[in-house]
Amino acid sequence: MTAAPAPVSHDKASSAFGGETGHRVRGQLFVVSAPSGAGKTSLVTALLKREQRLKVSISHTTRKPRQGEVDGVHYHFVSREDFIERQADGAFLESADVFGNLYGTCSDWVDEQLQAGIDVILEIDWQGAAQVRRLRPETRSIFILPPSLAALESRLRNRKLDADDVIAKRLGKASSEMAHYPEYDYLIVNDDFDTALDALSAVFLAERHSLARQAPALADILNDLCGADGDH
Ligand SMILES: Nc1ncnc2c1ncn2[C@@H]1O[C@H](COP(=O)(O)OP(=O)(O)OP(=O)(O)O)[C@@H](O)[C@H]1O
Ligand SMILES: Nc1nc2c(ncn2[C@@H]2O[C@H](COP(=O)(O)O)[C@@H](O)[C@H]2O)c(=O)[nH]1
Repeated sequence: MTAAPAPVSHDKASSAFGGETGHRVRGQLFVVSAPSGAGKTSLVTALLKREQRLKVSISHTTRKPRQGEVDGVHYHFVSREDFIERQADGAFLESADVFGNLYGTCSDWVDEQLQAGIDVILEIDWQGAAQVRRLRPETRSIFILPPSLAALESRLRNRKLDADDVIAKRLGKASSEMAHYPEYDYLIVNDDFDTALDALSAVFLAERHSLARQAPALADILNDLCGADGDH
């Protein structure tokens, strides 16, 4: 994988990392996609519990809330008119029609977090991922696969949150969605949950600490430690 250097900030007044140098590295943007029911929300939620300075974006959607879903927590639930107005105003970094509902990521919120040095995960489908990759080539993307179609179906059914026709529609689209896996940087099979979580965590930490991302912001320190030309 070729790692494009991400934009960095040298704002010493409000360091994202604290410490004595006060150097701030801009947050890293991640995209996580998977067919419905593969377990991406479960994995991302578990990762958020492990890691500091990491947030997941709360999307806007025209989908009706499921039982237990809270406006502003799981999604910003909006009408189709409201969504289309926001879209026309350029509020979304990406948006897509998924299973007949509209979903979109709020651009300003994402940029505020990244600017503050917070890493951000977008849990979005492959159409949105393609848009984000085009606009933000420094994004790192991860595709989560279920171990089999049978496992995917049983997870959707056992979740008991969607009606049979909704489950059928989602399963019907799963194979064509999964065919987009080659567009992603990383592939994780969510068979055993803890193993998949460790893999997701490893990807996240490796990207957070990558040299390409950190070196420009740490140039002063690196020069001090290693010499200006870095030649030994
Ligand atoms: N490794 C796993 N083994 C067994 N069950 C799992 C595993 N991972 C997640 N699940 C379960 O599968 C169901 C679907 O998971 P989840 O809701 O996280 O999927 P999702 O990919 O976010 O789906 P959607 O896109 O529809 O929101 C949940 O009931 C979850 O507890
Ligand atoms: N392109 C986008 N896709 C999104 C966004 N938020 C969620 N999604 C994807 O929609 C499906 C269905 O989600 P569900 O909550 O209704 O089960 C799933 O693949 C999500 O990843 C978004 O903002 N943009």
